[in-house]
Amino acid sequence: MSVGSRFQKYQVIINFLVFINKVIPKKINKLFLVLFRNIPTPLGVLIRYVLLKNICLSVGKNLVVYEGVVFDSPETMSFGDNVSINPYCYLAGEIIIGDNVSIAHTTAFHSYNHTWNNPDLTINRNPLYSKKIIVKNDVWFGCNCIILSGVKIDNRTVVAAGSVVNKSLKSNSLFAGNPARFIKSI
Ligand SMILES: CC(=O)SCCNC(=O)CCNC(=O)[C@H](O)C(C)(C)COP(=O)(O)OP(=O)(O)OC[C@H]1O[C@@H](n2cnc3c(N)ncnc32)[C@H](O)[C@@H]1OP(=O)(O)O
Repeated sequence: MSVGSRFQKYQVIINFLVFINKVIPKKINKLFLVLFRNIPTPLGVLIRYVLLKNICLSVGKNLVVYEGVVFDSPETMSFGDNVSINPYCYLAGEIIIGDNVSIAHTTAFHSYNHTWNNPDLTINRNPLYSKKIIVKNDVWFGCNCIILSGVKIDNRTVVAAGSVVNKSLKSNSLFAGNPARFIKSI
């Protein structure tokens, strides 16, 4: 049985755990998310689901987060239904993900960039800024992709393994490469 279908079977219990967990402040839940990051098995998936439900802007049904996934600022993220995030992905900043999105291993989303406008400061002392990443519905990211700030990825898109996405991607298409280029309609 897949983790997603087990989720459906135990939905009532899961909702109860989410409800109980609401008494714990967001900050503590964020700390727990780090502590429970590397727990494998469906138990780890369940713990991370309950924590993220109470940290993120919104989380739909069946968010499956495998071990080793790093969330930097999860309180600025939102996930739809049936989203899976495979091991060792990295998500940072303002990220809005729709329904039925599959993110394969070691893919990274970065909504932050450094500025370098103040020449009296080193680049790492110049402020960061964030531009929201938006992923619509029915999108598959192959492993080891990098998604950069401000891009919007439209419905039913495939992003091939190892792609670097620096511009928005249109729907019903396969994109691949660095930078990700249109390959074909799907
Ligand atoms: C949760 C999970 O998802 S776990 C599974 C994780 N799996 C992966 O990450 C694998 C991801 N798979 C890929 O990237 C595959 O290459 C796919 C699915 C995109 C291939 O799709 P296909 O429709 O078979 O495309 P096909 O292999 O015919 O390639 C079409 C063109 O795109 C290019 N292309 C395909 N994949 C890539 C890639 N990753 N990077 C660069 N170019 C690529 C091909 O070289 C080809 O170019 P050409 O026409 O100039 O020869």
